[in-house]
Amino acid sequence: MNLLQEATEFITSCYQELNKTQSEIDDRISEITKEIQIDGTYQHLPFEIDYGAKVAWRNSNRCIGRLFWDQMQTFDRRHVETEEEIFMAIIDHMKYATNHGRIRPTITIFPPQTKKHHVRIWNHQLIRYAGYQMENGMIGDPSSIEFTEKCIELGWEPKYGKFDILPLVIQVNNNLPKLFELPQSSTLEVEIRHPEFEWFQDLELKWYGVPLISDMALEIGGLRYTAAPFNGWYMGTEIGARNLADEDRYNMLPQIASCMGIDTKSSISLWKDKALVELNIAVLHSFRDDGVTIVDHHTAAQQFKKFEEKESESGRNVMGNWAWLIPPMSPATTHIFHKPYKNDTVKPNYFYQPKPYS
Ligand code: HEM
Ligand SMILES: N/C(=N/c1cccc(CO[C@@H]2CCNC2)c1)c1cccs1
Repeated sequence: MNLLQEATEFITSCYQELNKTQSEIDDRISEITKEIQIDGTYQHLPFEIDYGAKVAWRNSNRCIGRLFWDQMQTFDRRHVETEEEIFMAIIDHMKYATNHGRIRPTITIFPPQTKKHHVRIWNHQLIRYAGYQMENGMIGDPSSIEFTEKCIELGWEPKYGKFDILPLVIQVNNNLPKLFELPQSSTLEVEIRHPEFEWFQDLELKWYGVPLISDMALEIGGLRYTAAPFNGWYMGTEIGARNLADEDRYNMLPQIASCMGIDTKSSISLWKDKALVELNIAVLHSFRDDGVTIVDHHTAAQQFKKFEEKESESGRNVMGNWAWLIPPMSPATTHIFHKPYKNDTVKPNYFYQPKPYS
């Protein structure tokens, strides 16, 4: 579909859902038609872009957190052009979203891609730990090794620590990207301890409180917002069952199992499962104890159930990606595991985009 067709489809569904009249739809579409004829593109009105960002979340088939799709704060930063202004807007977003631990789902929207404009944030997430490939092994987060090497190439000073927060890398048009260090005040972290095992804190594990995705493109009515960082809060398993558990991430299960005194030589002791449960208990306990919003995978699944019920009451089909929606821990203890989901792609939505660096 071309730009005008995408715009027409979006305005029609958006205005109908917002109970606007047919003449309002017709007037808006003829306005947009003129704009596209003159400029080759068009501009969303503030309420259109806010609605579009929320519905894009509602249409995210891989997301278990969609119950709250209509409760997100949208910061319209389409007037922001320079790397420095983008950096400042990102800091504002992080402070507002973090809110001392009472996390608020938030999105900041920078200018869309046009013939003249193209903004990219090179980071996968605004806060993430560096990874270093050394002669005798790896330090930090292995999934960050490639991006960390890019940052060093661009002049970043490596610290070779286990939890070094990476710089922001912001690119406007096809200029050289600019690097910015995040101030401590904008990067809340949680030290991981266990409610019963005193030794757990000696592992010196921590994680950042707010997940802020910065490499996906928000597509609304044919326009692509290639820099539109968004955050929610974490589901505990993301940290406890993947980031700190995967062998090609922080790979903590063997150490935790041996500290628990479990035989790790044979699988039949289910040592991995026992270590996994205690690591996830520790993550949930530490976030809650520090007053940082987090959801366990059982509560998240119940909330998703409520989302399904609300959507069918609104006459909409719920689309989902089953393999992503089931949690990586005890999946069959959730209703999601026991039912199929259609996985059609509906727009507006959030999409992967090509890596801005090679
Ligand atoms: C409010 C709390 C939220 C929770 C607990 C939550 C939870 C999750 C989880 C667990 C995943 C799977 C991630 C993975 O397996 O790596 C996910 C995916 C996703 N979420 Fe949510 N989410 C939340 C809010 C949001 C918001 C505010 C947006 C956007 C406005 C969003 C958009 C997405 C998208 C686009 C994906 C798929 C990412 C991909 O394909 O790589 N979510 N969510
Ligand atoms: N809890 C979250 N989890 C994620 C949501 C989207 C993407 C990701 C990270 O996805 C990576 C790519 C595939 N797994 C890791 C994590 C949120 C991040 C931003 C808003 S909610």
